[in-house]
Amino acid sequence: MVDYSVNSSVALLLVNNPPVNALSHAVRKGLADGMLKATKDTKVKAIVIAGKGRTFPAGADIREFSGPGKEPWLVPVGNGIEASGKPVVAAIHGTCLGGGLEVALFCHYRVALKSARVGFPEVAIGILPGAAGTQRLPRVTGLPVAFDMITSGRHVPAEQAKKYGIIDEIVTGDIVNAGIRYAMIMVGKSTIPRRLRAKPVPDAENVQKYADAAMAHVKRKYKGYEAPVYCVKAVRASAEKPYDLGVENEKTLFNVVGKSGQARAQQYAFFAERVVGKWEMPGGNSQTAKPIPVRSTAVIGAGTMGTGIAVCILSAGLPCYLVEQNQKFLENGLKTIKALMEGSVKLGKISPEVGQRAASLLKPTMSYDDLTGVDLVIEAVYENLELKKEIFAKLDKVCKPSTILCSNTSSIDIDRIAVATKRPEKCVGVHFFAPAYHMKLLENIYSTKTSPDTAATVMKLGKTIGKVPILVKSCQGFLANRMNTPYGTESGFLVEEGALPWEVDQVMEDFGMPMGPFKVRDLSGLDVGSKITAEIAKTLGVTLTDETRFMAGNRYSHMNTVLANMGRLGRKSGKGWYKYEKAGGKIASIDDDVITVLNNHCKKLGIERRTISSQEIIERLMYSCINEGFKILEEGIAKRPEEIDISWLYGFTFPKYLGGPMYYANQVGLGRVYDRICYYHENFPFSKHWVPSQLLRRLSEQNIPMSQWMASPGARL
Ligand SMILES: CCCCCC/C=C/CC(=O)SCCNC(=O)CCNC(=O)[C@H](O)C(C)(C)COP(=O)(O)OP(=O)(O)OC[C@H]1O[C@@H](n2cnc3c(N)ncnc32)[C@H](O)[C@@H]1OP(=O)(O)O
Repeated sequence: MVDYSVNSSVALLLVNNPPVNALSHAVRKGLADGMLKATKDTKVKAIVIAGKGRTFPAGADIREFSGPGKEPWLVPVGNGIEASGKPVVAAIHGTCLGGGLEVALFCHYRVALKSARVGFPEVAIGILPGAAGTQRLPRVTGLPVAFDMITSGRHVPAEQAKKYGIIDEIVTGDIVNAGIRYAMIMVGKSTIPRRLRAKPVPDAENVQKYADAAMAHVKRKYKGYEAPVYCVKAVRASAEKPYDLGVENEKTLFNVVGKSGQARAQQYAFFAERVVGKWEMPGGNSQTAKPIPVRSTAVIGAGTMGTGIAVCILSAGLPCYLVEQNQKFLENGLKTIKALMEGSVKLGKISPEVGQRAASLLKPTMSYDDLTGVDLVIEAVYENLELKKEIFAKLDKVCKPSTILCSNTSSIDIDRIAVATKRPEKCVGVHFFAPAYHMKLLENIYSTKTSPDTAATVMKLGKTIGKVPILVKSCQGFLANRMNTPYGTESGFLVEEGALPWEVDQVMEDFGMPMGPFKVRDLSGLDVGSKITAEIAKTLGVTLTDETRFMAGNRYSHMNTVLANMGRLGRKSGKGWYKYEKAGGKIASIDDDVITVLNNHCKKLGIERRTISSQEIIERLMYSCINEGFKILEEGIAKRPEEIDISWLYGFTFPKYLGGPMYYANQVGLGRVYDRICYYHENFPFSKHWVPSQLLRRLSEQNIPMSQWMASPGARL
């Protein structure tokens, strides 16, 4: 796990634990043994620690967090490195993260390739740096940078890390040779002044000010998450306690937060994100399928979705045609893209160079004939089957035979679009979430005809443009919207039965959702929901009135439309489920008029309003969706619960500290969830989303926890 060699007078400890050289027990032992050997060998005058393959150690082995762990721990190993009288150089390439950065900070010197990145991403998996990182980083960078790096988990590019003082020199060429060259220069120099434990934390007297600011920031930005709070406490101690006590304090905090349910859930989410990259579909999988190279793209439609998708593509440095039917729409689209790209540069999401390059990569056109040579086209017009088919037929005629044709749709069966072409195997769904330039989920949908190579291409493209792609089978609503539908429906029923919209929102925000369902409705516009309902009613041949309570035998709530018909369209009109400070305002306040409308609505329908508990609100919103999630698994729409959880984490901003709805169901206990679903089914027989899933019934009756069923090692942590 750690290859030891001596090169003239320099000992090389080369960590060899692919793929990311995680600091497993064997690696820690290898480092300790290597240090001992190098210290004893009188021919050795300096030591280099580096990583074989793609990276310097990228952190502790997260899989080991589930077990009791085995000595040697990283702190004593690091102490051995620091105490060495022979200079020790960390030669960094790839990603030097977490425990890896801690090892580097125990070394006396750190050199790195320009392409390397360093960071403490522990906070993202619900923990804090546990091997003195919270005590050593502030001694190098000062408190403000340390608070920022450790609470955000961001990866810092080598050149920036040099400015912070983390890296001593940027080197070029082979990293091991560069490290050895640097070590030879340091031979004979005393290591004492380079030992971080003895350094004071700069500006320690202002710790109160920095720590208060950091705490206020994390409580606002990472509401509900425990780890950032623990990170602040640990870093703060670096300025308030002597080094050894600071390390002890860090260990105590690490042990508390590391054993929390949040940490386990976040580590599950980490692995789940990797699991969904290993997809499977009839006829192929991620190992066997071959993505076609995508060097040029086109987006059809310069509306909200089309422009958002174009921004993702351009930000990744790919050329993109933007197609619209007339000059005015095209110009509006270009203006939107320009503004979004400028915004991304301002927010530091992309570099100014990438922002500038985008202008030359973007090719506006009104002619499909320009698309003959593109590798992949994304149609992003509004949800209308006939229009989509018309566009696909045109594309099929003009594009080269290998071009992949994608539809950005949230619900239309891909088979029904692909019939318009002679290349159904190259047709695929790519469901972006609004705003497309921001939301990380990309739900890719295969039809009965889509080839595995086509699926592989859109899965790869998703990663290229910075999304978390999942692959699911086509069905009405696909995975994400189909599963999410009961969430909206049940929230509507709850207010009809007695809850107030702000009560439902508060319960769900306390649960962990960034915004309650009624604030979301106000944001998207009540007219949008109302139009969708009207469409469904039309298809079903139902005439909607204020008294309508059922559609095709299913319970239905008309309240949203009642408000929309009063001109209460949400934020844009200044009134919706809430009232706002002005049309287009963002500050929601309780509106007594809504209570009056609700009471009148219920009176008219003969509904007796009752008090509804927070528990019932959570159960009805979450369990109804979880039940649908099990049906989605049963039908093979998603292969594994991980696809479902990832879709909620990145499509609906479900809190990572709960892992996702399926992981959450497992934590609650499948038996309990099933029993409550049966209870609600009995009480609400006219909602088909309460018909219990057979898969859930089986798992619950046989007492099989879902963790046995999940592919992610994190599920068993
Ligand atoms: C009990 C010991 C006490 C120690 C006390 C010290 C405590 C230290 C705390 C830590 O160090 S926690 C870990 C901190 N590091 C991280 O969180 C980094 C996590 N990894 C990543 O962010 C990325 O993997 C990467 C390193 C940036 C590489 O990204 P890339 O996209 O290139 O590859 P991936 O597909 O993500 O990963 C490849 C492969 O490796 C597995 N993996 C990655 N990191 C770890 C890890 N830290 N532990 C275990 N496994 C890891 C990942 O799951 C993939 O596996 P697969 O089987 O191929 O899917």
